[in-house]
Amino acid sequence: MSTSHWKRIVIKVGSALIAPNQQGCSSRYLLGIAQFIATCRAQGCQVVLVSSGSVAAGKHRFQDTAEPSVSLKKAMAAAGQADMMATWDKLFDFPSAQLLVTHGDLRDRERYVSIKDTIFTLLDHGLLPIINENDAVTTDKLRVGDNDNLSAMVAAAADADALIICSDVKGLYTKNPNLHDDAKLIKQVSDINEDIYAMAGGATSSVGTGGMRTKIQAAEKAISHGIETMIVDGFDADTFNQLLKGQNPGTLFTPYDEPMQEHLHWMTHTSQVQGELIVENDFDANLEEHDTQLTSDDVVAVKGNFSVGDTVLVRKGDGTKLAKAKSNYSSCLLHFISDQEDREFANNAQQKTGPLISDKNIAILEQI
Ligand SMILES: Nc1ncnc2c1ncn2[C@@H]1O[C@H](COP(=O)(O)OP(=O)(O)O)[C@@H](O)[C@H]1O
Ligand SMILES: N[C@@H](CCC(=O)OP(=O)(O)O)C(=O)O
Repeated sequence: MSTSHWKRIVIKVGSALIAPNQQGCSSRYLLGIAQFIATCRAQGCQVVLVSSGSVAAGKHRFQDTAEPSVSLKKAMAAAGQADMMATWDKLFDFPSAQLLVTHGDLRDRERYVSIKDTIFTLLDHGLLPIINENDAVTTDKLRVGDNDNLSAMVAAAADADALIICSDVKGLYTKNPNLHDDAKLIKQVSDINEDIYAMAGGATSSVGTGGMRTKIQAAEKAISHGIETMIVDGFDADTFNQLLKGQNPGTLFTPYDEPMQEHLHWMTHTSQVQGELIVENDFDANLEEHDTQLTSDDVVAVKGNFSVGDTVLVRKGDGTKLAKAKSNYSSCLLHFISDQEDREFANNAQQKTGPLISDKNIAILEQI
């Protein structure tokens, strides 16, 4: 790894760094990160910042926050977001811009492309995009839920070379270092497998969301897009000196040699399944090559309510997942076609609408 080779990076900053004592924002730990961002920019590297901390920053404005309800958390986010932005803004001598998104935005291809466009336009004009989830408006159905996964989706959208996740620990340990004295830091991970997930626990601080588990999920998303990913200690100012020297101060996740294409990556990691097309257990066509041949006759059941253009999961009756794909049919139309006793009518209807799923919008899943 070498910072001088990066053209574009995403830096994610966790809540504990923004509001370390939960009495509003503090620039104590942000100064080193801000200097690192300024140095990267001076070296010609574009930077996107994904900043957590709106909830932690807004907490002190409310009473009875020990176990906040969802409504209270949303209100805290609304109260803390402006404070968090203002704290960052004071540390930069270049302009920044706020972008608040939800999973509802990212999984809709049109809005995703629009978000990409805004990020690139801001970068081209020398502004620093500062991105957070729009917590104040999200619901369970709409939220990403943690900024680790959000930062990986942003890194893919920004076509970044690296994703640096700044947390309150040095990196991934063999077990949670806050609970186990004998935990050992893992310097490099080249294969994210079940053993790696087994090491990663949840958050133990009162402000963090997701802990190490969501950071591993984020790393998996990012490296499959060819994005070098690091988890580093944002509390330690030396972290950023080491990064600038090309050293690895935490845990480095090495990217895939052959990254997924952008569209396929979005389909696999960002789009959300709205329904299912269930095929026979002995269905053995290669959907990638023969996707145009998937007809309503292959489909034994349609689950969920979806519209034309929504993402559907194609799976076998025994549960084997075959592909995520964009549906060219609504669930209503598919039910209507399969209910027709007159097969000629059904075939004509299908011939007019074309294949069930589109060959340009399909992600083949490992058979799980
Ligand atoms: N194997 C592990 N290695 C390191 N940290 C771990 C591990 N398992 C769980 N954790 C927890 O993950 C926390 C970091 O995640 P989180 O609290 O969500 O921070 P952030 O706000 O930076 O996202 C650590 O403070 C630690 O308590
Ligand atoms: N969007 C939330 C942060 C969610 C989150 O993932 O927090 P963290 O684990 O501290 O990165 C906020 O701004 O408070």
